[in-house]
Amino acid sequence: MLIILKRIWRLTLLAFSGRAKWRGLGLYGVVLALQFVGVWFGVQLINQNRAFYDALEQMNAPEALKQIGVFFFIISISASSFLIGTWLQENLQMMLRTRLTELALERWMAGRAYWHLRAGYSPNPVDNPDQRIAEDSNNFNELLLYLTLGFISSIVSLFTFVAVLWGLSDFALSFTLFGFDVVIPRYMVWTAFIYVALSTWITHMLGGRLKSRYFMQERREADFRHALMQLRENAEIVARAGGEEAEHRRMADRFRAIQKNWRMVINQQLILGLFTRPYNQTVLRIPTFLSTPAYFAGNVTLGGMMAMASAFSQVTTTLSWFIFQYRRLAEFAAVSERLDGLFAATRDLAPMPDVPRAITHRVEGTDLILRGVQLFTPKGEALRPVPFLHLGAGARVWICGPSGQGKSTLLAAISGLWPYGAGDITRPKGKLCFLPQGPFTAADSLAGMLTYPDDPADTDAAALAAALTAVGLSDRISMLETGGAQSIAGLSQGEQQRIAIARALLAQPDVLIMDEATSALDPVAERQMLSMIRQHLPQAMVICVAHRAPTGLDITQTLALGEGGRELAG
Ligand SMILES: Nc1ncnc2c1ncn2[C@@H]1O[C@H](COP(=O)(O)OP(=O)(O)OP(=O)(O)O)[C@@H](O)[C@H]1O
Repeated sequence: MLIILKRIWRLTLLAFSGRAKWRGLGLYGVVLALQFVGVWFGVQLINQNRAFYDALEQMNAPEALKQIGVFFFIISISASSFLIGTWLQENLQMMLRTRLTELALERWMAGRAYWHLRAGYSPNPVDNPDQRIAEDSNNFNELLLYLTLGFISSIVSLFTFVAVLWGLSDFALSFTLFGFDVVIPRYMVWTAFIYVALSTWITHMLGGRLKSRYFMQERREADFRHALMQLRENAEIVARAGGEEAEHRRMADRFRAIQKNWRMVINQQLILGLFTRPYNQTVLRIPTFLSTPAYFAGNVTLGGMMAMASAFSQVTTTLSWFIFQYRRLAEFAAVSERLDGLFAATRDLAPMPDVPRAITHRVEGTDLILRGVQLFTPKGEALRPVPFLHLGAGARVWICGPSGQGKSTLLAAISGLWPYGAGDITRPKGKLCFLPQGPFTAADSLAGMLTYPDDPADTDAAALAAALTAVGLSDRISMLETGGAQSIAGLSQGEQQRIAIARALLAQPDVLIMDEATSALDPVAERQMLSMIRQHLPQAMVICVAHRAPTGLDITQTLALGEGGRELAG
């Protein structure tokens, strides 16, 4: 329980941090004050209720009519204050969500947490970060406001309505038990407390395990969504492999996991509902039934009885806040756990334990120097030692070697991304451009893909068109502003690689790193593209990983990784 509260507290401090902190706290105060106004109107309604029924009992028509007017007056003002409060609360919710989302995104990008915290790369991988950032930071704020405001105003209501009930129920319950005369003064007040304490305990017993079930449900929903997303991203591969059945099976498995957990959730909800549903329905009637002995004994008027019934139900309603909010409280705990988990993981990007992390990485001068480099996989397996390499400005190296020897890992180490290994890496200063096998398709437009990660607005359309023409894709010039996926729809793998090459031409980097970036092109086109790179970027150092010799690039050096790895003269 303490752990849950600490998590909530940490997240609350984050949500109420930054520039809008005081505005946020101020708004919270106003919303809370409006809730207190609502409690005050509740008391006025009890008084009105009493006066109205007393007027009925006394057959006082003008007074009853007056009380009807009072009723509508109170309702219209309290409704307005309620609506204004809700509107302000929703504004505050967006404000807090904005802050928390900003922070979550900041942390997710800082230190490349999104890269480190993947399964297989980190001892504490973060599952479904998209759900945590997009949904949980919204749900957290909604529940935070709803539950804390509800809780505080319930406490205030409780004291207020207990005082009202205390004042109204100044009569005792007398009966004989085992020959003893028992007198319970103000029994309506005590009954309310005992009634709710008992109910709360039963609710907790019946619904205790729901929290972990809700948590699991969210996770399974996210896994299912993720599988569907993967199908969308790999539509081409699945369709060509005729993988519909396998995909269907995978989706069905994930959906079955949802169903299984859902069944447990609803069974537990049913058990909880067996108690809470009748409880909800009886809570408004019980006080009337309980006060009938006092009414028949002449201790209380009809108006007094009705007012007492209202006060009693207000007391029990506020006391039973915990029962009514049980599901939300469980959800709140689950959401906080996920969101706090994300922040905790990003605070400390813990590396894999017991794997060496002794690479000295420098960015200086104009040369690339690899000295005594030995890389490891995140599991701690040593890759082939990397031979000594010294590349001067404008040099072009081909890194080759059998699959799985660590070529891509070496590129990641040169970029400063790969933490596992030992040795010295000195990389030249200046702009670095990395070309993977495919283009970056998540950009919002083709122009965005061509200039990634720079802002497309900073490059003029003529330059973009020239780059597309240079790589033989002039027919896509008209689609520069079209959405990412749509603008490359129908392009072959080789054509997609041409887009990535156009990006390198536009970037004019000092160091160009290519990882199988021309693997899908035919040898003639590959030679053409590579010689164009050489001509357009004559000063750039090019580091090229490829299985076949990058003819056209006019390589100056070759680095062979793997059995008998050695640096060869170009
Ligand atoms: N996160 C990881 N967890 C476990 N092993 C990993 C991880 N990342 C890389 N490896 C392993 O490190 C080795 C080198 O991988 P890398 O991708 O660098 O090879 P490569 O030489 O580029 O292969 P290819 O030519 O097939 O692209 C492989 O055996 C790979 O399985």
